[in-house]
Amino acid sequence: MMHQRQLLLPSPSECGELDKRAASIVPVSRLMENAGRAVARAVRQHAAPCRVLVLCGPGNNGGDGYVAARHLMQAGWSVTVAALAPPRAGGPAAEAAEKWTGPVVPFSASEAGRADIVIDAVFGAGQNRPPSAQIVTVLAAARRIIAVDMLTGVDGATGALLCDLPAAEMTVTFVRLKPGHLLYPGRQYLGEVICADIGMPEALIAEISCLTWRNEPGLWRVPEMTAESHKYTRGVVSLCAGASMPGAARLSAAGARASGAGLVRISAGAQAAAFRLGPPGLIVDAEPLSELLEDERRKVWICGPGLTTDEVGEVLPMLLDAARTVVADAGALGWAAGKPEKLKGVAAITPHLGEFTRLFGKPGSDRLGAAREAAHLLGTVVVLKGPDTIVAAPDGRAAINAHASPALATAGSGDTLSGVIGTMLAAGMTTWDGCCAGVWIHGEAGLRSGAWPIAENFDQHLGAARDAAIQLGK
Ligand SMILES: NC(=O)C1=CN([C@@H]2O[C@H](COP(=O)(O)OP(=O)(O)OC[C@H]3O[C@@H](n4cnc5c(N)ncnc54)[C@H](OP(=O)(O)O)[C@@H]3O)[C@@H](O)[C@H]2O)[C@@H](O)CC1
Ligand SMILES: Nc1ncnc2c1ncn2[C@@H]1O[C@H](COP(=O)(O)OP(=O)(O)O)[C@@H](O)[C@H]1O
Ligand SMILES: [K+]
Repeated sequence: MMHQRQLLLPSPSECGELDKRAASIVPVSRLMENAGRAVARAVRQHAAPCRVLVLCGPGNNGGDGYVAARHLMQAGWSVTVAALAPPRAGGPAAEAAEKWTGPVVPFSASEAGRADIVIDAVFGAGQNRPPSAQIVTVLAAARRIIAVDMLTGVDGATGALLCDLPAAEMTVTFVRLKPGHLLYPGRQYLGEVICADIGMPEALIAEISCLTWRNEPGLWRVPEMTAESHKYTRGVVSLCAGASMPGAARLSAAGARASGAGLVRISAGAQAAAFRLGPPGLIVDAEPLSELLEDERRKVWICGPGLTTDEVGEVLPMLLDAARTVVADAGALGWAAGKPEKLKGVAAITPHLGEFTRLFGKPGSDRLGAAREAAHLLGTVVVLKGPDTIVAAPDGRAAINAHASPALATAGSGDTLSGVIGTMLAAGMTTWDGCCAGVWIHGEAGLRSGAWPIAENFDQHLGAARDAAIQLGK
């Protein structure tokens, strides 16, 4: 099992905090030596010997570059170094630069174009503004790029692009991945991302004030089936269905059932006869919602898939008055467009980027920060869906999910997810844990679904996906 601490995603500034604390225990020069050696090792494993140019910036990222250059040269590679600016005098990077005895060439596009591989050690965690046009031109001339820690021009905190960029084919980072390694658009410019151990004491990592994690089993635990399980301990999930879009509610109900709910009931009102033609294991209620809410065992409700905004207006306030645990999606998010405070009291909202924008305005280049702010504003868990789904809690915690497949990008997939999350909450997980687990299990089902699945295909993989989450979380 991955320990929560192994899943931490410190931001560049949190890494700075870590470096400062570490300095009194392990000299930065030793960490830098380990980092540069790890880069050289990764490059040697990745490519056959060739002409390498190392682009070194003035900070410690550049320092890692000088060390990597030395180790590659010692391994017999043809290496040159180009310095953007001299390293800060007296620092560990200056020490590393002094140990470089090989050729130094101008920091130019023609030198970059001559090399078979360019190692980008211009800026890493200290990157605080867009790179100059000169840097962009030099990087653009490279045929193949391997980035040290982070590709110059990608914001390590947000994954935002700070300039036009060529893509790297590999990025070697240290200690832990950073949010920018998982968040788009930056992620698609980083190639394969490798995280090297450089001897940073684990006890120090536990002390940093980081509230961002990679979403993997170990961050949460999914309840198992036991010999004494019965349908109510596995959990009851209820949904509200509407008149015009029955498919969405059915997909959500199917997702809830397939991911292990003990009982799934759909409140269909006047549409009950039509829903009764559906799968026999789905219980369809025709009674008024007020009557259904008298059953206290029906705690968890999914509201929104398949509902118009008018229909949401009829049912969501009743669910909240009855203090139910509500997962609000689709129509419920449209109902609150521009007035997100209408959703106060729901447990979780699951917007895609368009729905998020209609609720809170454009998130800008920092979606992680925007999701956190929205969660804080509403006091609900926000699941901002996409290829890098972000789960943010009102207390500042956030998880980034990289465990997914573009196969999930098919209509109705989000409805399935709302059902899976409903099941996790009905099984007794906290809202944050249940949303994170639901997103991972949905991602795992997508990964297992083969080529070009449709939303209905995910259901047959959700049970195995939940089992995988249980086993990997042990
Ligand atoms: N985490 C770890 O455990 C370890 C980390 N290590 C390595 O250290 C790296 C972080 O090093 P770092 O703090 O010196 O920052 P780095 O990225 O080299 O930037 C240097 C300076 O450049 C400047 N600057 C920034 N952007 C600019 C721009 N666009 N255009 C022009 N200038 C710009 C800015 O200075 P300013 O000009 O603002 O004063 C900034 O301070 C990290 O990525 C990893 O590789 C390992 O060595 C050891 C263990
Ligand atoms: N490129 C992608 N890679 C991984 N997951 C994706 C990708 N695109 C979409 N998804 C996932 O697919 C689901 C789509 O949900 P949503 O946008 O609500 O679609 P719908 O409303 O059609 O059901 C979300 O869980 C999202 O995270
Ligand atoms: K870099």
